[in-house]
Amino acid sequence: MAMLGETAAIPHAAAPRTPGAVCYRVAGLTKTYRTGRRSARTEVVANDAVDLEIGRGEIFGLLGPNGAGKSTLVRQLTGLLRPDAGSVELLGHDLVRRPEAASRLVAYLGQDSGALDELTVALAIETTARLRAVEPAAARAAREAVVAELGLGDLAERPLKKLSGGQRRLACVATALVGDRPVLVLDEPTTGMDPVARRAVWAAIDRRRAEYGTTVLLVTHNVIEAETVLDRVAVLDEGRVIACDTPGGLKATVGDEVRLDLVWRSDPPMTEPAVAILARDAVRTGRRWTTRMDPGTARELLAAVTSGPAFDVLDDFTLSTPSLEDVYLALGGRHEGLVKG
Ligand SMILES: Nc1ncnc2c1ncn2[C@@H]1O[C@H](COP(=O)(O)OP(=O)(O)OP(=O)(O)O)[C@@H](O)[C@H]1O
Repeated sequence: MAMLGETAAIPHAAAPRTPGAVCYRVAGLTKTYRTGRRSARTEVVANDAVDLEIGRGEIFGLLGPNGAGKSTLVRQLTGLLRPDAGSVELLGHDLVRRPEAASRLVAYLGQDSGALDELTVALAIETTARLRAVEPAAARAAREAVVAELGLGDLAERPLKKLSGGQRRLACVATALVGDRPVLVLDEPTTGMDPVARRAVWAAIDRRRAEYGTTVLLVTHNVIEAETVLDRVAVLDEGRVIACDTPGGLKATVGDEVRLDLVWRSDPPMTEPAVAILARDAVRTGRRWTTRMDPGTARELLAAVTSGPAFDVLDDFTLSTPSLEDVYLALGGRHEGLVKG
């Protein structure tokens, strides 16, 4: 039985943070999209008076369901989208008045890779380094280093457009990492990647913060993995920040309940008292039953279903402490979870 699925273990280095030094200061940030003509005009408030402060050298996560306003927020924090109201200060620069300041300070990885698709992986990385004013010899050295760090050696001479989705994403992460920008803004960096690639990305992010004090703003749906590298997390819902704290601080808000997941091979015996209790309380998704309860009860029920006749039809089980996904649901999120379906 696989207890942790394919989740990759992530090293976590100590942060050489500058206490009190601010990287981003965001206040009252508001953005409304207006589409359609006058008679059929629709408005979507994508960001609604967002306040945030991100410290230098912090790895800061933005979590929230699809459409919560995460990409809209990071595009304003990288000077690519102008807010309707509010302020964004990046390392002392006013990004609303001078958005171009971001282009010297931030390496931004958006959700698309379009512009680089014609280049080989090696050329895309080296060209990006040169565009960031790295000298030719240093750009080649940086290319070699990041190719080795992310395990891209076999793909280096292939054009991005001929790679798989996960391989292309990994190459794009490599382009974000060259040039030693003090701020990395990464919008779902590990989308489509296999566990080995994801692990390499989380390690590379953590290493930059540890060695260079890089500030990292991370949008991700991969909450279980991401929470091991994140210092603090803001949870966004319908354009608003509904919580902001350390992963531990957020998880403390859901108390000490644990989550018990059971996956049945076929119908479990309802005559078993433990199965009957679980059947009453569980949220069912196909053959999976999920329940939350105090640790003592969870241990008793798990012991019962893993020893009696229920065990014959039990395919898999997981007992876990609250995750950031549980925090989101406890905060009143309207959606099934943070993980993209
Ligand atoms: N260019 C646009 N024009 C109109 N509406 C938009 C535009 N871009 C985003 N939206 C809307 O704004 C809201 C926030 O979108 P945004 O892409 O910021 O969410 P997100 O949290 O990044 O979502 P996802 O997790 O799916 O990437 C959504 O309702 C979306 O439909």
